Amino acid sequence: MTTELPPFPDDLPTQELLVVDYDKLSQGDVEEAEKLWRAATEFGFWYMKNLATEELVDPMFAMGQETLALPMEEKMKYWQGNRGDSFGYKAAGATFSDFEGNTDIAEFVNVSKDDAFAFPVIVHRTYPAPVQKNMETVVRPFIRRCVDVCMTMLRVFERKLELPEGELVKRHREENKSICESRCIKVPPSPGRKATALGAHTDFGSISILFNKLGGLQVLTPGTKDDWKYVKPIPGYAICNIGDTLDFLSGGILRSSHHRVQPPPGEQANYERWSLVYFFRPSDDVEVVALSDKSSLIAEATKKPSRVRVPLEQGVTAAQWFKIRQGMWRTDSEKGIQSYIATGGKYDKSRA
Ligand SMILES: O=C(O)CCC(=O)C(=O)O
Ligand SMILES: [Fe+2]
Repeated sequence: MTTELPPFPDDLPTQELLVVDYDKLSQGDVEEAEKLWRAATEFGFWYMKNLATEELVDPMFAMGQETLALPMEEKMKYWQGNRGDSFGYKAAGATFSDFEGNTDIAEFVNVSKDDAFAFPVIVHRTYPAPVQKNMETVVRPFIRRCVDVCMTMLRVFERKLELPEGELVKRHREENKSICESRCIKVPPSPGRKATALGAHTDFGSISILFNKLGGLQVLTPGTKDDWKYVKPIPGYAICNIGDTLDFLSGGILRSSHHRVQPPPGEQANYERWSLVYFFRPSDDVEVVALSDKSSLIAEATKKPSRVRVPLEQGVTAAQWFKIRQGMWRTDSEKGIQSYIATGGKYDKSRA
């Protein structure tokens, strides 16, 4: 990743986001925790600095590049399948990217936290050779760091939501099976392309941590239908956001915001776009409901009409929720484009 990349154009409107300093947050700094809370409840997106060093991130990109450069036939041996599973390889075109039926142009390789931590023991599956080879030296340390960072944030949310100590933590224990995973994403150079690279969606899990170098990520201004703004990548900063399951558990106090990936802007469109995400999700068997009986703050929040969630069936678990969400935008899902149109790539149509 040493190629000199053109800068993000300076004449494009971008979304300002708060910057949380992880060094301060992890030392218990009260002001930093307040900033995180504000960011997570008002917008659901924020920058985080001092989160991970280049030594942790760059080898993940190198591993992703080596993996996605393999012949298609080899990559397809690790296909994530069409039954709502995520780990393994996702080819471009598996999801809808707009309501006209265009499809995404993003390839991924997803590696399970459970597999990375247990390696060489297989918990879920095996991966292409470049992943296996780097599992202990590259993937595991990256995921280790991301899990620790997410746990620190989760404890802040738990306290601010006035939940009894451990209520969120016990739903995200690393030793329990989950769909937590790292994802390395490649979008090919797309000069002149207007169509979306990865369609509008909310993230399915609790917290996502994103590293990217080129622009293209856009967030929807809350309360609007189509005010999409770029989030400018800042060297050394990660971009974090809240996903659906934390939104549900918190009764909508924490915001899972709608985002998408457009081709990189300006000169940047001539380059491959690489991004890396860690998805922090609840353990598979956690019930995804507002924790109203554990916090009066959450109970109150669920009464506000503007915060009403699409009612989940009682007893829907995090693993089931993931499959439901996958089905909402996969081209091979039973309902096809109808489900993407009906949901707009998010779980709650009533909330922009
Ligand atoms: O590549 C990006 O900037 C964002 C990717 C993303 O939103 C996702 O994989 O859920
Ligand atoms: Fe996302």
